[in-house]
Amino acid sequence: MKVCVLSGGTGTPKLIQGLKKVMPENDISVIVNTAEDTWVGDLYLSPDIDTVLYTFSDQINEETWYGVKEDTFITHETLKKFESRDFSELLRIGDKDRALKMHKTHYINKGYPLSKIVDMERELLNIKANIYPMTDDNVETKILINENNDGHDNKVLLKFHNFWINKKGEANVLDVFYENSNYANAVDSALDAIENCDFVIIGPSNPITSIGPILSIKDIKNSIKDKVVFAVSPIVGDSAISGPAGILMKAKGYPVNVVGVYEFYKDIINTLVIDNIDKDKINNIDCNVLATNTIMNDLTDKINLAKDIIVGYKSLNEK
Ligand SMILES: C[C@H](OP(=O)(O)OP(=O)(O)OC[C@H]1O[C@@H](n2cnc3c(=O)[nH]c(N)nc32)[C@H](O)[C@@H]1O)C(=O)O
Ligand SMILES: O=c1nc2n(C[C@H](O)[C@H](O)[C@H](O)CO)c3cc(O)ccc3cc-2c(=O)[nH]1
Ligand SMILES: [Mg+2]
Repeated sequence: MKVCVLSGGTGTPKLIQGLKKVMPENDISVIVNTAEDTWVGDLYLSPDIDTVLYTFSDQINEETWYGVKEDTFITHETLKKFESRDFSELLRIGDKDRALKMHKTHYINKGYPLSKIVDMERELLNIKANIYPMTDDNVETKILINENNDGHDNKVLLKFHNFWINKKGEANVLDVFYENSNYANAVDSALDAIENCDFVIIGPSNPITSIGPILSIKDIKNSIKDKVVFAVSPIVGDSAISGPAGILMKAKGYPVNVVGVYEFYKDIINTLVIDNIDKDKINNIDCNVLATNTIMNDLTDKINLAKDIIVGYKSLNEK
């Protein structure tokens, strides 16, 4: 059985750790958000791709869900001493992590498509799963906020990292855009992975800034519409377990609960996977619902959630 997972950020990698324990890794394909890709000084960063690469190669830092576990930050700390107006390493990049980013930067500067570089790195890290960026084109998430200074509206468009790290996500968010996604082409091998899989899993990532950009690539969304799709809600009760998903869903007009997650995904999913805590909302969700423990605190939780989803898919077929 082959699954195709949509992933971004820090939530879905936890589920991937469960999936890779319950099925052959080479039957897992992951399509990853690249709308938070950015340049930090001369370094090209593809944060969500690197988190998936580190998750499959068992190197992921499980405190932050980015970077390499037990990494050192000697270069990052030293760079701070040389910081000048036109250079700042906003993101805290570890020394081992920097090597992978230098490798990407080298080939990006040689004009290689990101998908080719990611495939090279997948092999270098002995990863059996297939990992694809959503596109080789430049799509960028922008967050529109209102910096209401002394009573005057001041609308500002921020890059995600500026919103999330500089502003700590504390801003009056008016809207979220995926710049250039109308013109971006899907990676062909990602479309093949969708077509050839038995079903698609939308992982418990931020629907707006991690999954939304992937679905904004029209060929990806159209391909997924032909498949059985399970989506795992990243919202439990009335908030996200981590990150700005709640703030951003509210800004886009979705209630911050499993019904809001259903509303966001309703035109492409068959089954919404919700936490047992949200069983009382099942009647407001107009698709198949799988209620289970979706809070992944340890490997057993991750394995059980992965198993529940696979059993849930197989039972669909028995109906
Ligand atoms: C900064 C980052 O936030 P964000 O960019 O929103 O990252 P993600 O796209 O990965 O969103 C995190 C997303 O994941 C949800 N989450 C995390 N752990 C769990 C879990 O065990 N179960 C579950 N159902 N969802 C989970 C979380 O609520 C967020 O919405 C960041 O958060 O680091
Ligand atoms: O909130 C942060 N996220 C950091 N991230 C994570 C990333 O930028 C986003 O927070 C995730 O993409 C969540 O969507 C990094 C990712 C990398 O690949 C490398 C370094 C970082 C550093 C940070 C950081 O300092 N702070
Ligand atoms: Mg994210």
